[in-house]
Amino acid sequence: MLTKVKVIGGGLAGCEAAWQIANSGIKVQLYEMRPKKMTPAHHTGIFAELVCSNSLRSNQLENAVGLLKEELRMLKSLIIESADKNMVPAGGALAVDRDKFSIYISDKIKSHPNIEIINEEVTFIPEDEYTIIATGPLTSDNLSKSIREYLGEDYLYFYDAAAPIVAYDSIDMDKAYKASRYGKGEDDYINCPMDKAEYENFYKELISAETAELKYFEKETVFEGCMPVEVMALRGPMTLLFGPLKPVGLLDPRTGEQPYAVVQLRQDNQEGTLYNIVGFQTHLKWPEQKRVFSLIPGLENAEFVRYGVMHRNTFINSPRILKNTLQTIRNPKLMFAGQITGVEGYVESTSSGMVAGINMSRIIQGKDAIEFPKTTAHGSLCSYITDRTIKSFQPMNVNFGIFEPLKIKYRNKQEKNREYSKIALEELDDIIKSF
Ligand SMILES: Cc1cc2nc3c(=O)[nH]c(=O)nc-3n(C[C@H](O)[C@H](O)[C@H](O)COP(=O)(O)OP(=O)(O)OC[C@H]3O[C@@H](n4cnc5c(N)ncnc54)[C@H](O)[C@@H]3O)c2cc1C
Repeated sequence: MLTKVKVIGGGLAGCEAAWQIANSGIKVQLYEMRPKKMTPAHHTGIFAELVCSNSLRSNQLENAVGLLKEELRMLKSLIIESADKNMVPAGGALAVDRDKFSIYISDKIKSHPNIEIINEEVTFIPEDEYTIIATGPLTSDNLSKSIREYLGEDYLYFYDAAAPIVAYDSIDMDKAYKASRYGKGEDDYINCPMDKAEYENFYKELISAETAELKYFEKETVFEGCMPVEVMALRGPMTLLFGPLKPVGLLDPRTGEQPYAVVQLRQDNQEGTLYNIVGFQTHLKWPEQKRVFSLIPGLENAEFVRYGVMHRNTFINSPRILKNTLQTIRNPKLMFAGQITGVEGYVESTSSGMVAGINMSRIIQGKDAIEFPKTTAHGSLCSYITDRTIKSFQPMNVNFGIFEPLKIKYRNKQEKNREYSKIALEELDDIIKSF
């Protein structure tokens, strides 16, 4: 009988995986539950819907996420092909017309002769079949339960949060100053100093501000590392001064003194036009975020490019469950890909779909699955995570340790980064030639 692969989830990872497998001549059944059953974040029944921003972030080789895109292009990614065809102007970033982007992918998937689309929710793991689970951070409850039972205690879930992002040129740099704590490294952070009265006023407004109504999927315990700033504040007036507003080691160059409290902002894009407010993941209503965070000296007229959000993030304990081929240790026919493995981001999810798709095709053709050790998707992906996110986002830890990071730096090391990128792309070229 002809071997078929089941790919569960028609998001970025699932579509990429299905495309790779189908192009190698193998039949794929792609299961997608939308629009019959929606997730709390998706709005359409279209494949590869972008649930939030329309930016796939930097398109430049000087940083890991740009390198990752180039790697995906070399591997003929459907997702990146669509992004390239449907791009909108966004400086050095690859931003897309979100509808055209998803429709292009849907059309390609639907018209592929080797892909059969099955529009239903999968509620259990098909153990004896070649299967890729790519159901994302909002995997349906039924399937989550089945995965948890299959994997036992290794399967976890928690809640994730994102801090607001403001435009750099809207920050009042007459009040804010650049510095790193204790002068370590370069002056990477923008610091907004507060005196005691300013802090007390901010604190009072923060703890009494209106929060957004919790959706049903957000009502359970908040993961400690992603605690909303307003929840942390409720622990007591001093708590923030030992947390996100800690002033130690951040002398104000204008006074030579340590402020009473300091809010830090970290560069959020390579161009340096966006900064996120460090540790300010929040569940406040958006107008309240603008009102309360504009009390921070230097942010009085800040333009909020993105407000803080909180959403569920379902993931598996990848280092204990997966090999770096993305096969499960327990069952080599079963793979996971996408954000459910603990990676986060459109491009990162796509890249793991790519790895899973290539490896699934190889296994079925009787070849060895490829360990993508240093280069390609997970090499640069992992370094990207390590450099930028691992410190602030605990979820990223789950993948750290599986894949050897390429030593690429996210910021301010452009020359060195170009060298690493060159090496990575050459190594990938060798891998592709050996396919
Ligand atoms: C609210 C929110 C906002 C985000 N914002 C951004 C952002 O701005 N930028 C960014 O880079 N990343 C963002 N992310 C992360 C981004 O969603 C992921 O990185 C990426 O979409 C994950 O791709 P994926 O293929 O793993 O999952 P998804 O794209 O979520 O795809 C999973 C698919 O599986 C389907 N599915 C789920 N369960 C089942 C089932 N049992 N049976 C059949 N189908 C099922 C879902 O309907 C969905 O279509 C955000 C995530 C969330 C939740």
